[in-house]
Amino acid sequence: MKIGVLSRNENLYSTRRLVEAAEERGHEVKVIDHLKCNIEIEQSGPRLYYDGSYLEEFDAVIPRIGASVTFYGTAVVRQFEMMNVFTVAGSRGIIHSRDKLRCLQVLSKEGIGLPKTVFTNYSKDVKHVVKSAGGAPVVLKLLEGTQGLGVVLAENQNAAQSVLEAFNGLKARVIVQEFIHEAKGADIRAFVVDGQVVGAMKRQGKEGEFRSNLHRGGSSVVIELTPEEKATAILASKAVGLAVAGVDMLQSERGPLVLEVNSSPGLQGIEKTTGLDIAGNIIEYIERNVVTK
Ligand SMILES: Nc1ncnc2c1ncn2[C@@H]1O[C@H](COP(=O)(O)OP(=O)(O)OP(=O)(O)O)[C@@H](O)[C@H]1O
Ligand SMILES: [Mg+2]
Ligand SMILES: [Mg+2]
Repeated sequence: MKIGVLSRNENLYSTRRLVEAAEERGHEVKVIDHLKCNIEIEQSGPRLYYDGSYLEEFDAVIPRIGASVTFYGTAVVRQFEMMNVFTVAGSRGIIHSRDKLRCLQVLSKEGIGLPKTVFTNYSKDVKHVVKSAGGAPVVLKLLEGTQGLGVVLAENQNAAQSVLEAFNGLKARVIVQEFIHEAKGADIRAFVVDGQVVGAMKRQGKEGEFRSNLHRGGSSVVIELTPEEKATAILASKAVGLAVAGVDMLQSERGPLVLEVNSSPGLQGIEKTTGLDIAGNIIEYIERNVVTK
């Protein structure tokens, strides 16, 4: 099979592992920098021009699209879709996952557990917004933040008001969310491939930090998920339309609550924590779905 990994940097752990896992299974792999692809559209069919020639005869692509290049990255993924190339993450799924508000809207329609979340365009009524989100403390989040940046805990009404005003002044869009204190600064990352949880870890924020992101100094351990947690992660990935996804959940008194579904989940944290070959699972998912000519 001929597989393309859409990645801006072939030295990244996730990119290297996907290339390695594909080669181990006898496939031809090429790392393609999606930002260097030209999209060509005409009556005779869609094409992609890259590095001096046209991309041809790819059976599948694995998009690893960074949050800062969602627009161009998903346009390239869509072009591959138009060229009938199998993609591990569809352009629609990536777009759904990128914006926390859109993602939570899609999840709530399926009745999936979530921290109560409020979004407003009318920021003068902070009192009501905070009350609707369960009262202070509340969590404020930039819609397109990652790695825990742009996620703030407002301990009281006044703090919530000043943070909202600051974000609004910067024309940044934020959601206001119920703070789940029982999570105790930890969350669960469930890695879903093809309707199954293939690996899971619990991440704990460093001392005095409510955000558990590894990039913010958190640490991770392997965790055995409950059947309810597994079912929630699988349902969330389906709702968003992603066969491969990193689903982040909080453990709460009312069961697992989904925070977000990531479409290009990092492999380093999950593989190093669990010792599992997650990259191999992704390649095998492609093998099950692509009939080579
Ligand atoms: N409502 C909440 N209640 C308690 N803790 C929360 C809440 N929302 C987020 N957190 C904590 O903050 C962390 C970062 O939040 P979130 O995952 O929404 O942001 P992110 O920046 O998109 O992270 P990622 O890099 O995983 O995409 C979570 O992993 C969790 O530990
Ligand atoms: Mg995220
Ligand atoms: Mg997260």
